[in-house]
Amino acid sequence: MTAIQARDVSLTFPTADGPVHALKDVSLTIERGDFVSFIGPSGCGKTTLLRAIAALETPTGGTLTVNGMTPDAARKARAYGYVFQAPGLYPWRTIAGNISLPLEIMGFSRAERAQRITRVLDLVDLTGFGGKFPWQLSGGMQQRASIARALAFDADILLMDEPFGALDEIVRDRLNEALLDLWKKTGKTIGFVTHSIPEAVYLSTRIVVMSPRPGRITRVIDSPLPRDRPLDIRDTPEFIALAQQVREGLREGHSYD
Ligand SMILES: Nc1ncnc2c1ncn2[C@@H]1O[C@H](COP(=O)(O)OP(=O)(O)OP(=O)(O)O)[C@@H](O)[C@H]1O
Repeated sequence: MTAIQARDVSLTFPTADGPVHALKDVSLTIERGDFVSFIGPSGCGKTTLLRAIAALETPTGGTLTVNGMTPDAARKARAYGYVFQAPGLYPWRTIAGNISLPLEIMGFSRAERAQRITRVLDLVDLTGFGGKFPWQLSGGMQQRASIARALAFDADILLMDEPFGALDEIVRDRLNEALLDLWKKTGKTIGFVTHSIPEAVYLSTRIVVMSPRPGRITRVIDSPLPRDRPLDIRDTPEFIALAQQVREGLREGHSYD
């Protein structure tokens, strides 16, 4: 069962300095329930690919389907939730109010909204914080609230653009564990952009290594790690070997001149 399929997807931005080939001939299949990380140096097109899947950019070549539909149809069918790098919560709304906003726009009843808010706050371990304002929460809690907001649509795909990039390592470790837990509980398909090799290896069932100029996929690594992953799996030889493969993939695709 395929969640996302890209076939020879290219995306070129016209700029004043000439065309920028953000993506070139990207082909990839993401099955339902996969946790796929996109890793690569700055400018390799990770965000552009995620945005194209979310119909926020339009490819200039190739085909892209999400749940068998065009990205635009999938967006209208609310096939995915999207988590941005910054939490982007409205400071004048409570956490529950922030989660509620898109549901209000979508026309959910007050009772349905309340039920969804309770469920997603529980999923991200923020039960009891719905009445707080964003500025009363730590950065990690704010990012969990933004994940709750994306989960409230109850879409089976979650797209996450470097959601933990701005957080310190201890908070990030905890959120990585929480995200894996959430993924196992919900069975969602997750597309996750990161710069961190350990984060990609710890979280993913597949790791997509990308390289810039033009942005393309250089390696797709299927993880042999079990789905149950305590944090100390990072000290095992299997984990270290996988991290080494990712590092080699990054090195292959990168010229340092
Ligand atoms: N709207 C745009 N107009 C012109 N060029 C763009 C636009 N968006 C992205 N690009 C260019 O496309 C390339 C890919 O950008 P993208 O943001 O997808 O990379 P990335 O791998 O996510 O980088 P980072 O890790 O720094 O976020 C870059 O060269 C970038 O400058």
